Amino acid sequence: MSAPRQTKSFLMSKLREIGVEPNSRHGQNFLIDLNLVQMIADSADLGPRDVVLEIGTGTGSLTTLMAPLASHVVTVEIDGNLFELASEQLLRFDNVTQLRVDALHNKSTFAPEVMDAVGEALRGTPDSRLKLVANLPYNVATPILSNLLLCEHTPHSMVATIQKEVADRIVAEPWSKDYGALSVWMQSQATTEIVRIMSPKVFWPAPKVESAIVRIVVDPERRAAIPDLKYFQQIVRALFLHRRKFLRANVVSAMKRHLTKEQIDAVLDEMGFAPDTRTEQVDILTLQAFAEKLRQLAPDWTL
Ligand SMILES: C[S@@+](CC[C@H](N)C(=O)[O-])C[C@H]1O[C@@H](n2cnc3c(N)ncnc32)[C@H](O)[C@@H]1O
Repeated sequence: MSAPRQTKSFLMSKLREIGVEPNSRHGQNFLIDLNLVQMIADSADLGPRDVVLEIGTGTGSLTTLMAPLASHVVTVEIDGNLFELASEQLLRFDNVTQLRVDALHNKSTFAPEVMDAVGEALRGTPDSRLKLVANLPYNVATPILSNLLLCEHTPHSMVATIQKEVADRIVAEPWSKDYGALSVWMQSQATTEIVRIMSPKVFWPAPKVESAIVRIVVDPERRAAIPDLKYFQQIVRALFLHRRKFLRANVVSAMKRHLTKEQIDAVLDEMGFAPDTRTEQVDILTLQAFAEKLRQLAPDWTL
């Protein structure tokens, strides 16, 4: 492996040159150990079929490693100064599309420019696959990973650096404190693993919390077993909304305008849930079956 090159002093001088102070609002914590940047790229196992979506170009260090491996890289940066800085590095690649935009249009949808650029790159690559690979800005890491599973271009996989606390929730199992809507949403459609835990020291500026590289590989069969992904995402959110309440209370409160208590009790009985069952005790396949029964009874329900 190559020695770390993106040092703190290199980054500080580059950013000072263009008058930029890292902005915590935009999650600007740069990886200063290039071995770890390399590890993110390696964990994505990139090849000529792969179209990469990177959110958060930063200085372009990860982009530069990925461009020679992939068919195309669409890299998105919100900060105009960083966009300019990275374009000096990235000009030499004819397979990199750099976008200067907020990747998220709102909490639940990507900016249309991002999806358009991804669509174009996918169409231009034979037998293409979409992979998200990024050192994500932490303030938007969860919506980015969650929303990509609902967008028009289904990813093959996602490899991302995120807060360890979010990574723990993604891989959590039933009965654990971290098991929740995010675990169910991700694991119902993908295999999930933590590849590496990272100390705050490998970033500049150092964030307050530990980070992790997470790898999420979509399983098309699992996805196909969920008839309405949007409905499933929302119902799972509703079932975990009040962790201290029993499952029944969460369903009654979410569905009050759509189903009577008698209808809800009938479904709970059919599923064999005890009156004191809590959502965090229910495994993913059972939650899927339960959500589908609710959808059959109340197809127009939304959160
Ligand atoms: C954690 S840094 C990663 C930078 C670089 N990839 C690296 O590894 O050093 C996150 C980057 O995402 C950018 N960013 C933050 N919010 C964004 C958003 N909503 N859309 C696009 N980029 C964003 C920040 O400006 C920052 O450059």
